[in-house]
Order: sequence, then structure tokens, then C-alpha cells
Amino acid sequence: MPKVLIADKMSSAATQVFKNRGVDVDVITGLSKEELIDIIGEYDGLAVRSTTRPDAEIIKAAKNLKVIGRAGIGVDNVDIKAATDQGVVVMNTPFGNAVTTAEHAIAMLFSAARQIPSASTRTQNGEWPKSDFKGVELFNKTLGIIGCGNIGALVAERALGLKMKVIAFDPYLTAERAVKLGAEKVELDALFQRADAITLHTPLVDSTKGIVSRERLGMTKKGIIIVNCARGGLVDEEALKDALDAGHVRAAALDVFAVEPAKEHPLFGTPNFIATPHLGASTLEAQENVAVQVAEQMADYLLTGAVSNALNTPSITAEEAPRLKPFVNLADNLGAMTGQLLHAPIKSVEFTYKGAVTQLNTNPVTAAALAGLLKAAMPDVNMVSAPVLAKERGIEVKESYVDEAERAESLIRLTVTTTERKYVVVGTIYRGEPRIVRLFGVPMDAAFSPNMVYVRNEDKPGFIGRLGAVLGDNKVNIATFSLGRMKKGDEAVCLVSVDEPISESVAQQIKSLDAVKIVDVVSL
Ligand SMILES: NC(=O)c1ccc[n+]([C@@H]2O[C@H](COP(=O)([O-])OP(=O)(O)OC[C@H]3O[C@@H](n4cnc5c(N)ncnc54)[C@H](O)[C@@H]3O)[C@@H](O)[C@H]2O)c1
Ligand SMILES: O=C(O)[C@H](O)COP(=O)(O)O
Repeated sequence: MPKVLIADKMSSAATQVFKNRGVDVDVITGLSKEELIDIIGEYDGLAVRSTTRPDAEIIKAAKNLKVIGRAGIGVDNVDIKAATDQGVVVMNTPFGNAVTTAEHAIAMLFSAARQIPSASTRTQNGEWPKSDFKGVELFNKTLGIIGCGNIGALVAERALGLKMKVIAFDPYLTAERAVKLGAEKVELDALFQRADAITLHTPLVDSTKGIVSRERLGMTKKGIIIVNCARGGLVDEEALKDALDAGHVRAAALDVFAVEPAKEHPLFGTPNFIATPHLGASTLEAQENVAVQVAEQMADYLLTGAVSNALNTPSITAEEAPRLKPFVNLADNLGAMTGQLLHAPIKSVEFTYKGAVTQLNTNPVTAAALAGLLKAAMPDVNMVSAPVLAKERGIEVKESYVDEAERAESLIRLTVTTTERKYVVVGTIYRGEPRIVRLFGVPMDAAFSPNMVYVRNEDKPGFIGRLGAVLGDNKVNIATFSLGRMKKGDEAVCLVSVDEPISESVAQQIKSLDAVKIVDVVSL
């Protein structure tokens, strides 16, 4: 039974889903990094929000970890590269709290425009400070949205409902979508120059870090309102403080801070500044949504192999997962065997799929074969990291499909081009088991096994006997012996499955046999 640790406070609905799905679950929040490192090795899954920060050290300690589930959207608290390198799937719940956060941004906008928190505090202090609060209308004002994805679009919709004008900067926002949203697509500087209020809805990435800079604040109109319900780190908080103190920025409302939790901050106590403690997603509805979604997604992956909303590996539906499993196994074996027989850097790999397998999502199959191929050189590679590593190493990966509907069986062909030559291997599934049917151009029919000896030799009488004698003399028990040859008297291939790995000495004895051209040991 897989076991999951819920390490951040989240709706008990998550625990209920795990239990209903037959996943063992512990809820232990408030752990220090050291305490988490001590126990994480027991778990197959880790469910977090934004407080727990699974970094490389924690992930390395998580020897059994298969999935990190983020009950929310932003995953900047997770070291995705470290997770990928270790084959840990990272998934989030991209829609569960979008409406809630958009509403919080609008609430912060109104709070800033009318200084509601301060007015409330002072009124309740008995001051009746009526003359101290003269706000501004949002009606007919221009709202600049930086980041017009899920949440930005929802904010745009609500701002338009308030009869605001909406301008948006987002490098991936198409003109068509902007029109559909009722927003005007503008460049970043233009947004800062034209907006009466700016709201941020981007992830914290290199291109967005400090996007509200001192320089850009200087471009804004006097009286600008700044709202940030995305991520701390997007705003130069020192520059914002100076602009508030100077009366240039009318008001600012931050839900997120560069360093969280923000227990003290230069902005705290600044007039016309509003702060909330990362509450953007904190509604009953949102927390129920993200808790249920992350638990279902994690349980799906751990129990069936289905992947959804993953940040570092292709999606696999629950329906596909069982159908893909035998092909993933075949691809892993084909890749692993081939990778151990190449002895030269890989330049390109072409995957050709034939028959029924072409009707499936072959992304995971390709990823498994790539992992197998690369494993000889990079033992820690896995299905999650293999496509990334192949790309980083400049290995061209191509997929092609031959949909021969009449073909009963499926075939997977790997054409691997190294710096030295081209290799072709072909495999299939027979009675649910993976088999190799062509090895480097030589037709054969062999099962895969943990210990194999690959021998390429001149096709001569007596060779099989001599090879068998070497193995027998060295007490190596043969499990299966598969043969193939290009044509009579040409090159032949033996693929011998043995009960135990052969020693280097036995390999050398085989190499010394007459007619032998290549001997390789394959371990799967
Ligand atoms: N305060 C909270 O509690 C809370 C709640 C939910 C989400 N968030 C944050 O809000 C962010 C956005 O959430 P979302 O669901 O809208 O994500 P999303 O991926 O749907 O939208 C993000 C948008 O930002 C755009 N973008 C990326 N780089 C950009 C750049 N350099 N300049 C301008 N735009 C850029 C993307 O193209 C995308 O359209 C999340 O990454 C998360 O960090 C905060
Ligand atoms: O990215 C998100 O989903 C929000 O920042 C929510 O964070 P939280 O789950 O820690 O409230």
C-alpha cells in the first residue's frame, strides 16, 4: 500500500480521499527541514502547499518518493529539477484556487482604493476619522494586469464587471485571446505608464523576478495602486516603500512577500499599505478543491500510473496507464539493452511505432526507452528526467508512426545513431511479455532476462558448441539461447540468457573463441 505524507495544513478532504483510495496517509505539519529529512524516506508521496519547501536535500533523502503533490498552483517552493533527476513526478492543482485568488486580488484592490482596513481599525478605535479617508473610484480607471493566465483572466473579467478598462502584459497572451478577454494587450512599459492600478498574476520565474522595479514604479502615474497576490519577489519591496512614503504610490496591497512568513517588514505600519498573510487561496471552497484534487491526482499516480497536471512529465490518463504498461516495459528493456551495446555517444534516436501501439499516448513509452538508452552512461536517469537529459545533451529525438491497422502485433523500433554508426533494434509484446525480434539488423526472437550475453560471430559450424562449452566449463547455467543471422555464412548473433552474470574472465574466454567478433554482457 503506498504511503503519503501531508506536510502542510490542508483540508481533511485530502486525508479522506487517500483513505478512500486505499493509500496510507500521515498528516504531520510544521516539520522542520531536518525533521522532514528524517522521515521522508518512508513515503511514496509528499503533499504540500507553499510552506513546506521540498529542496534537493529533502528530495535526495526521499529514497522511496514517487510524487510530490502541490495543493495549489505555484510550485516555486519545490526543486523541480532535483525531483526530475530523481524520477519524482511533481504535480499541482492549477485550477482549484484560481477564482478564490482572483477574488482576493479584487478585494485587495478595493481595500487599497478605499483604505478599508485602516478606516475600520480607526473607526473601531473610536476616532470616527471621516475626513481622513478620501478614496478613489475604480469605475472607468485602467487596471494593468501583469500575467494574464488563469487568475489574471478571472481578474480581468471581474474588473470589466466593475466598468474598469483592462490592459494586460503577458508574453504568451495572444492578441485574439486578449480581445476575447476584453483586455488590451500592451507592452510592459506601456502598462506601467497607463495603468491607474496594477495587479500581478505571474509565477515567480527569472523573467518575472523584480518585474515591479524601482525604475518601472518611476514610470507610473502619481496615485498608482499596486496589488500583488502572486508571489513575493515580483515586487521591489524597498522601492515600493519609498514610493509610498513619497506619496507617489497612493496605496499598495501585498498578499505575498519575498520572505515568508513575513513577521516583520519595513512596509508594516506604512500609511496606505495593506498586508495579508498569503491568503489568496484561503477560502473554504478553494482549500476543499485543491485538497481533493491533489489527493486524487496523487492516488491515481501511485495506484495506476495515471499522471495529470504534472510539471515534469507527460500526462497519462487512468484509462491509458494499464494499456501502456507493457509497452513501457518493452521500451525500457529495448533501451537498456541497446544502451549497453553501443559504446559510443548517441547523436539521435528515432522511435518508430507500428500497429495498435500507435493508438496510444507514446510519450511515456519514448521516455522509458530513452531512460534505458541513457542509463548505461547515467545510472540515475529515469523516465521523468530522460527527455530533459537527452535534450540537454543535444540528442535528437524523433517519433514516427506506421499505423498498419491489419497488423496484429505492435512493434517498437529504435534507430539509434551514435558518433560511430547506426543501430536498429525492434521489439514487440507477445502474450503480454516483451520480446526482441530484431537486434542490430539480425532477425531473432528472444525474451529479455536480467543477465544476458550478446555475442556477434561469423556464421560457422561448431561455434554454438564451443560457446556452450566455455559457459559449461565455467559452470554458467544457460536459461535460454536465441540465435539469428543475416544470411548463411554471414554474421550471426547469439543472445544467451544465463542464471548469473558472467565474469570478465568468462567474457574473455568467449572473446578468444574463433569467429567471435563482439562479446557484451547485458544486465537488465
Ligand atoms: N497568493 C496566493 O495565494 C496565490 C494563489 C494562487 C496562485 N498564486 C500565484 O499566482 C501565479 C499565477 O497563477 P495562475 O494560475 O494564473 O498561473 P497561470 O500559469 O495560469 O498564469 C500565469 C501567467 O503568467 C504569464 N507569464 C509568465 N511569465 C511572464 C512574464 N515574464 N511577464 C508577464 N507574464 C508572464 C504566463 O504566460 C501565464 O499566462 C501562480 O504562479 C502563483 O505563484 C498565488
Ligand atoms: O500558488 C498557490 O496556489 C498559492 O500561493 C496558495 O498557496 P498556499 O497553498 O500556501 O495558500
